[in-house]
Amino acid sequence: MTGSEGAPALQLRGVSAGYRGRWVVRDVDVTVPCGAWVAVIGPNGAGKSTLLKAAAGLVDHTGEVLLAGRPLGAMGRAARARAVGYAPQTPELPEGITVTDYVLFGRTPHLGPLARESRADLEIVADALARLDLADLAHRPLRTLSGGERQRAVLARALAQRADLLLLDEPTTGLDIGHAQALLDLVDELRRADGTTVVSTLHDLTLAAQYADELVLVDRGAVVAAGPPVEVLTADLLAARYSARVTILTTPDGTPVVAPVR
Ligand SMILES: Nc1ncnc2c1ncn2[C@@H]1O[C@H](COP(=O)(O)OP(=O)(O)OP(=O)(O)O)[C@@H](O)[C@H]1O
Repeated sequence: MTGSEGAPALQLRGVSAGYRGRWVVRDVDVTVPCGAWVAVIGPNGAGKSTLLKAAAGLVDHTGEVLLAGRPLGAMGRAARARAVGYAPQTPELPEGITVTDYVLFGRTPHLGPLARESRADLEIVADALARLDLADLAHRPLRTLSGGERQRAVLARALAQRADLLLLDEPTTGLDIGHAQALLDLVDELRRADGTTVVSTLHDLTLAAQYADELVLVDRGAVVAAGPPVEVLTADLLAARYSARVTILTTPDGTPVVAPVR
């Protein structure tokens, strides 16, 4: 079943979310158009990860979460997993499996009743591994990977899901600058080639400005600013929300660069 024609990829309407009845995100409205990249930024503990988990249906929440116009609550587990690929910030990595097996989990929502992967599933997994520069590690036990390699394996699993909406929680944590750029370039390529919609949290505000069309600044569980990077990344706003001393530089193409000031 497809979503409503022309509906945004993701809509949060009056969403409050949290843990054991304590809301840590309150009354949030966010609309993400199809094919857009929205970066959720904000200080530690602001509620960024919780917001992503609410969009994936992984935490208690009230309000409306719509995926391509369809209420998340009305979708079964498999339909949800086909619609949303979620890469957590600190994933639980199972013991005793190879990188390939782990990335194959991304195909689980697509498997038929016999739950056997097809040649097409294996090709999709091989493609995700190759794109993330993991082909040489395909048969290594997952637990033996370095931090950055694991991070890429987690993204490979989300990519193998081939969902229309990717929710990426701090996808560049632990990656060196080259691998961080390669990973974000790859996500951007997917977005352009397949029309995938991306919502990511990102602590690196300069990278967020370079890759996202729109930034959503969350502080203490509420959206306090949203818009194009040039509008959100102002020294005053960052001082107020992060208690940070920064100056905003601009690259020749007009993208803001957030530079800390001692
Ligand atoms: N599983 C949980 N149980 C209870 N409280 C939680 C849980 N996960 C997060 N919290 C609390 O919810 C609040 C928001 O956390 P969240 O992880 O969403 O913030 P964040 O903006 O992603 O932070 P960071 O930038 O540090 O990753 C914090 O106060 C945190 O302690």
